[in-house]
Amino acid sequence: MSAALQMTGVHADLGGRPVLHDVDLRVDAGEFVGLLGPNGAGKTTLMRAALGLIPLKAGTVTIAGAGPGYVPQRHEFTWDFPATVESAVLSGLVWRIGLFRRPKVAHWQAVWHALDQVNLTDLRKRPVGELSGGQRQRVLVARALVLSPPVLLLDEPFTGLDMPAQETLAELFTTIAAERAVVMATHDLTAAAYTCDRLVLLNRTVVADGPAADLRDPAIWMRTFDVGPGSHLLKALALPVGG
Ligand SMILES: Nc1ncnc2c1ncn2[C@@H]1O[C@H](COP(=O)(O)OP(=O)(O)OP(=O)(O)O)[C@@H](O)[C@H]1O
Repeated sequence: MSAALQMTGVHADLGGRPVLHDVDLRVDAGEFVGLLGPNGAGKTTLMRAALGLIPLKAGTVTIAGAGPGYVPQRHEFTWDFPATVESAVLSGLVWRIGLFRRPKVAHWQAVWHALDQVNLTDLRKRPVGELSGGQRQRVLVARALVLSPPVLLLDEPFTGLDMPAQETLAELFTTIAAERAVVMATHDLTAAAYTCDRLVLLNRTVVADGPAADLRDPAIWMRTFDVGPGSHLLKALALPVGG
């Protein structure tokens, strides 16, 4: 089976400084992968490299089908405009429709299907500015799903959301990952350990990659997060401390 996303030997610099170093990552359809690492580890840069938004210094990125869907961090999106939920989702199709062309019935059908997948059909006529944080996150997911991408990239989707909203989203991502590849960058280590099929620990390069149950060695977490054996992080993950 060919991979939904394959990165091989990827090196990337930003502002003349190396950020990604020899990154290898393969994600198949049906996999929900958590991308974990400290601030500045290169998680967003890895996603931007996968999207073809930054030049690679070396290596290759291969994506199946029409390319990835991307859910940026919520604060990167403008929410104070009067657009409705359905027109915000339609904006995910702009490059396909053309900026000044009228959307066709098929485009609206794709929008409604995406809204149905994220359970926002009832709110489709509401202005996005009136939504809660969790509902806004689902609008962004629908906007990324509207092109039916084989790969969905999620950049810190849980930030600022309460537990019930996080759990609703985590369930949604698990459902989406049943037939697509989903890669989620997150600082929520426990949520990732519970919900993802596989964790990729990143600090400029891939330090470890596997199901949470196989990543029990505290050394790989200490290396990834630059912390010592007394760190709360190890206790929170219930890893053997002080070893
Ligand atoms: N446009 C840029 N020019 C120069 N350096 C940049 C640029 N964008 C990011 N960087 C640097 O690249 C490194 C990786 O950043 P990136 O945003 O990918 O990390 P991250 O793992 O997503 O971090 P966070 O968890 O804080 O979101 C950081 O050291 C950052 O300062």
